[in-house]
Amino acid sequence: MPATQDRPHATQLPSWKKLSDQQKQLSSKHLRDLFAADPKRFEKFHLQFHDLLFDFSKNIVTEETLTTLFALAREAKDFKDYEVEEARDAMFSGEKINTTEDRAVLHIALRNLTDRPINVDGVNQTPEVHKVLKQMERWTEQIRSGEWKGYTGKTITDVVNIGIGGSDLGPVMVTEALKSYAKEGLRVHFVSNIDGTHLVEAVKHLNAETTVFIIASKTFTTQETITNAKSARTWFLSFAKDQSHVAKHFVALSTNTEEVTKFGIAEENMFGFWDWVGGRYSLWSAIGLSIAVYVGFDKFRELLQGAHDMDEHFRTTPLEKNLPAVLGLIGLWYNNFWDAQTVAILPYDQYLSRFAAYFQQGDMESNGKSVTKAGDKINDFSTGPIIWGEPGTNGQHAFYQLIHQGTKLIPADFIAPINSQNKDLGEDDHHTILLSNFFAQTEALMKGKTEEEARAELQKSGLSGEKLEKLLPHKVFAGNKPTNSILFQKLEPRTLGRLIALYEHKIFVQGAVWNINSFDQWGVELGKQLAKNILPELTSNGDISTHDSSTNGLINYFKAHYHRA
Ligand SMILES: O=P(O)(O)OC[C@H]1O[C@H](O)[C@@H](O)[C@@H](O)[C@@H]1O
Repeated sequence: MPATQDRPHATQLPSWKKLSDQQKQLSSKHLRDLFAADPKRFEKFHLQFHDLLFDFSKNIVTEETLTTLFALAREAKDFKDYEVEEARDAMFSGEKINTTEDRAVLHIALRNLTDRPINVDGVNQTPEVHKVLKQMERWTEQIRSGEWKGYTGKTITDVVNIGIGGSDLGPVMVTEALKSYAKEGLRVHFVSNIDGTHLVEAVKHLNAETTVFIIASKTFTTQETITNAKSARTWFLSFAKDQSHVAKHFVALSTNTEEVTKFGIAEENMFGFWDWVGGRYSLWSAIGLSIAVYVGFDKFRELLQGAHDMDEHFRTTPLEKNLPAVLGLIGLWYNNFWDAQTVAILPYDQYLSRFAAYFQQGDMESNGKSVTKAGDKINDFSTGPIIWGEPGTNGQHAFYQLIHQGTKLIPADFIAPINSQNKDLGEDDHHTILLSNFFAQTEALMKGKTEEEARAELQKSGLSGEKLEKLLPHKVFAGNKPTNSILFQKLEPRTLGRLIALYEHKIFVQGAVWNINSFDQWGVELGKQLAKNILPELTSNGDISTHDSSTNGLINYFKAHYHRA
């Protein structure tokens, strides 16, 4: 049904009001009581999808809460009158749901390994997607087999991906996650920061004869990437001397053929993608070339397959049994009704050490918005959460103190493999120790420790009287801290694909209820514009007076002390 004006804000929906009332009732309850009242809580509040087990029973929710959250998702309409499931269908069918950029949102098409047509403006995109995958497969095999030679005829040993944001974070996260599948003798490196240090340190020990640079940039105009790419070319030519050798050592991943060829990379060494691939959703596209070359194309295909599994689940499953929908709506519950500002993502898997960092962009660039799709200012509810986290058990020895005993409510997602890739290390079984920490933390966060329990413990340790009373409040844990637990069999490419797509679609669900555009990112522009104005000022003569006194003061102090060479 076409509609021109914006819909009511989520806060005006009947279910929003109900959720607000339910929150008030639940705020006097403790998770411990919810568990005590219902021995079937785990059975009721978990879902399974292939090898993923998603336990959401340690959340401050009842069946009524969940029913109302699903109702909210069905009431929330965007300006096209789509509720969440319809908005999802619109994405899958290639509609231009990224309205401010007038683009379709089709990362799901990148992992559609079937022949199902997906049309944009009446043109089926599937054949083009498969064509680029073939090109990636060919190149990957040439590098891995040693068929592709450097300018002195040597086999390639090092691949450096130069990109930033979505053209960096996905490949960084996935190559780390799938490290155990890497080909021996082939290393990947990532350079993103414009800080010259990043490039210098990355190439320091590399041999130009055996190094290939992948220049990854959707737009091919990103200042950091193009500057780094130019300096990498200078570094390379300082050894190779001859410009014609660049062809064997530089390839590009981009949607912008003109800029790629202008840079000096031949079209045949370019791997294309399309404007309907958002940067933060692009690891499945040509941007994943460093992943494919590192773990092999078969494994890359399995990764895509895993994401496709989750796409199909998301597309066809009713909200009540739909993992991304449940994850998204529970997140929204804390974000909007419990004033939680953040979500901690805590993988108990060292291979997932960049998972939270990856979804910092994924979630915060997608849902860090404060106008609705129709441009209406949002001042009555909160949108995207702050995402952060580190792998367990490191986090336990760093910031968990605040989660346990601080004054903020921090919902957390605990993620772990049941089986480790690395076993038989010696006397102790690392993995059971790791997982015992996972289970203990989620239990401790839920249950806490009451004053009576703390008192009994202190007494047992021989403390009494004033000393005990003084220490007692510090030993109490309020508990009632919500967590999701996600267990999977093993960190295989297909599982990783499912896991990433789960979080991608979770972001979608929240954005749809809030009626915001999760697929543009205008917020990154202002800083870029100002940096462009400031750059010439840093090398001009004399003091600067065009800014506020702080910015002027900082620039002039910098100029007074800066030495370029
Ligand atoms: O791939 P590109 O075009 O270099 O963009 C890199 C990054 O630039 C900006 O920060 C944003 O638009 C990101 O979404 C994007 O991932």
